[in-house]
Amino acid sequence: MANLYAQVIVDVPTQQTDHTFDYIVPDALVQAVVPGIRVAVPFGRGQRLVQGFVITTSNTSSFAKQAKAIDHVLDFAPVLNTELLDLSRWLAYQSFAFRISCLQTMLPNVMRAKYHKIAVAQDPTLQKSTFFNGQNQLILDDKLSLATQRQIVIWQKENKITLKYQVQDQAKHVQQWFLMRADLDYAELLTTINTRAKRQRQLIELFCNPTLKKISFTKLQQQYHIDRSVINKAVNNHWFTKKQEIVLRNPNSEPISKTTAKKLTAEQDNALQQIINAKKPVLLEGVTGSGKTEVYLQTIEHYLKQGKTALMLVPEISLTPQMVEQVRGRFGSAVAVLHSGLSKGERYDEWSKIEAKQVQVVVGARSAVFAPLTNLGVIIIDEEHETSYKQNDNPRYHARSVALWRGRYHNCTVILGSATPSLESRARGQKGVYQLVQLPHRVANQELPPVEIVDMRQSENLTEQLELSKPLVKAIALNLENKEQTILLLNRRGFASFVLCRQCGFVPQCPNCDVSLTVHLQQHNLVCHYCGFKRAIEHQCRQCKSTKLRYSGTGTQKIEQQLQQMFTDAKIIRMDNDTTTKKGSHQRLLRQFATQGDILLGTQMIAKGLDFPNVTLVGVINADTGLNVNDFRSSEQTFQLLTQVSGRAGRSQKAGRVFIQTYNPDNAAIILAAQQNYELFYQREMQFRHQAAYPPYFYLIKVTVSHRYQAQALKMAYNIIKQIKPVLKTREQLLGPTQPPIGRIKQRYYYQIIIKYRQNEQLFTALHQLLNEVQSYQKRGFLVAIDNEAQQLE
Ligand SMILES: Nc1ncnc2c1ncn2[C@@H]1O[C@H](COP(=O)(O)OP(=O)(O)OP(=O)(O)O)[C@@H](O)[C@H]1O
Ligand SMILES: [Zn+2]
Ligand SMILES: [Zn+2]
Repeated sequence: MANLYAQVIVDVPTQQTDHTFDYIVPDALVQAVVPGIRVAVPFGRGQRLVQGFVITTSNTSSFAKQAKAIDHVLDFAPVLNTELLDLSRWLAYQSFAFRISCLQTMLPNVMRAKYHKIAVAQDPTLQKSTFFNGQNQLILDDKLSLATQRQIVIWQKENKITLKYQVQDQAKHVQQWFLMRADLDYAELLTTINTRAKRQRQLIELFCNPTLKKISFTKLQQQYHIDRSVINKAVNNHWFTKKQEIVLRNPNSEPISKTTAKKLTAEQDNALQQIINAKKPVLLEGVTGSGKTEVYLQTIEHYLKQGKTALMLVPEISLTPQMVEQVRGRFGSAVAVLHSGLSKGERYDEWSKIEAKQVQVVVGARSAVFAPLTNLGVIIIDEEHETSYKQNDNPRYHARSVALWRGRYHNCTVILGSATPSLESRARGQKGVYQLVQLPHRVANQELPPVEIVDMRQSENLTEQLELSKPLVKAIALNLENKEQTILLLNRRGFASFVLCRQCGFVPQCPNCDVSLTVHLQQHNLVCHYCGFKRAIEHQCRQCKSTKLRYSGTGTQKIEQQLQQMFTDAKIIRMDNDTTTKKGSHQRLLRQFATQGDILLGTQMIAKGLDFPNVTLVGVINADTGLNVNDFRSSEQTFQLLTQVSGRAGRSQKAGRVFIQTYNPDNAAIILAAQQNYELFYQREMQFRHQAAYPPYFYLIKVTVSHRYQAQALKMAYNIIKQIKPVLKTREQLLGPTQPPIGRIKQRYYYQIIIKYRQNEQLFTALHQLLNEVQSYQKRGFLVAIDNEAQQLE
């Protein structure tokens, strides 16, 4: 038999990013070793076993003499297809990451963590084999002989077995207590129970229905308000037995009402036609409430009819349950949903459905861009301007760029959609790199809501509660009277509540980082959001011992209380990080608001995508906080936020209106957002970006260096500059080293260098060289990060 070699990327991120190592494939594994599987191979001086991905195989090797043999295979079928293997190379190059971390990122978490590989016998005769020994499934460990590994691959190719991965995932299997029916005549029992023991009678009455075999404690408590003491007593009386059982959790278990395609408006139809005929990526710029979602859905439908698949990205999905419901409502079980709210096991289940081609539509947040869909017809990125599409940790990829790469690979339609496109995308639309498709009107031609700017510097506008102005309070009152709903936004970007001593001005600081500690009133402590440092709230100043402390800043809780005092009968729903930690809480709160709420008060998470027909008033409590952030995108982000949230008002029959409270009523981003004039904002902001040489005129790379000693960090930063500067072309710039606004985090000092470039291969080569040296720097206590397409410079 001819020799077979495998080219393997090993899990040792010290080597050159694109460097594969050749390994000999043992004869027994010739069928098993194919591109896209993981293998265990000996590596380095100690020849310890490390994990690797097989990228290619070949019959010859220029390293034949040194090559070691693959020890065993970790997968019996590819976990990454050829497209994703290809993508990993581009991704490593583009985002200055090691190839291995790109490959790992594409796999669901389960496959990076501890899991069992399980073989399930599909063929009854196989069950009787010595291997399965009468069982129908078997856990495969890593110590299988080569012959066994070979046998498994053959069985799999013959469809005699299927393989699955399983985590010990507590979130997936929940243990629940059940009350079990006993061998009793419950009707008779009921006659013996005192009529005053209401709950006990209720419990027994339930079991008078002979079909009820068991019922969970949770259900008894939540649905029937029968508590533990009643249950325990019943068990002690031997009326029932109790038993613990494992319940499988299904993330999509909630019933979804089926929807059908709406008749498109002329504008929507025109957009749809342009999209499916487009020869390049489409930027769908549609004002808030213009019905972009319906256009997405019908585009998806169009491609499904051709037997193709669709991928739709939305910003962190738990924030837009409405969107998920719409997609599932339209395409039902053809949809897989991937988001961070799922447990590892649930995520793997969704991923397997995609892999097995059981679903044709995937909806998900950022990392869903790697979903292993084949035969893609369309990729959609909703709210394409969202900075959360950029991953800030290794590999620092931008999902939009990855989507565009996949679009080219599949030669499929890509839609970037937004009411407020990023300047980058809009500029490309202008230049014809993307096809610009616009929806300038709302669906039923409703007006965009008029926006009033409330100047908070004018005392006549203020109420006793300093946060809420008279015009806004009046409008809320009127809305309550009319039984219409209100959304209030508390902008928390760049905003923290801290303790201030009114005597000496002292503000408690984190001992490890250069930041003030944030007040968490509910937990009674001060917290550092950068390193997690915590201590109890003090009631005396550390510096001057004064007790005159002010807890500055405005929290959602405080405003909720103020509102409740003013409007005692109003049903207020608060949505912020505190009220949405539990799984499914977003959905629950939004549903509550939809059915019975008067006021939805929340942070950024309520600004986008919500579509409630009865919302006629939107109030922005503090428009300014984001403006104080020292970043070239701060205007853009303020404009986007205000436009998006204003767009929640008056989306249906009733007209809407908006109040924006601000201390900067002359700020252009605020004024133009109030006019909902994207076009003018775009032009002005482009001028600024041009003058200051920012994106989209230049690309940005941010290099960050840190060390425990400030002087060391600074010295390294200068070193890097010395390496990079010579490769820059005219007009390209290098800024720094500067200390970021928070110069010290977790006892490490940070410096950053900003590189503004246009098109420069040499720069990429130089930075990849730097990346390869990073490992040796790390040994000396340095951390170096290279961030391409950095979204924030702070
Ligand atoms: N063709 C149509 N006929 C009737 N109603 C429609 C049609 N298209 C969309 N709608 C309705 O119009 C409303 C607004 O649509 P949608 O939420 O998709 O807007 P959008 O463009 O995504 O806005 P935003 O950017 O503000 O999220 C929704 O309630 C939707 O059901
Ligand atoms: Zn800290
Ligand atoms: Zn003091």
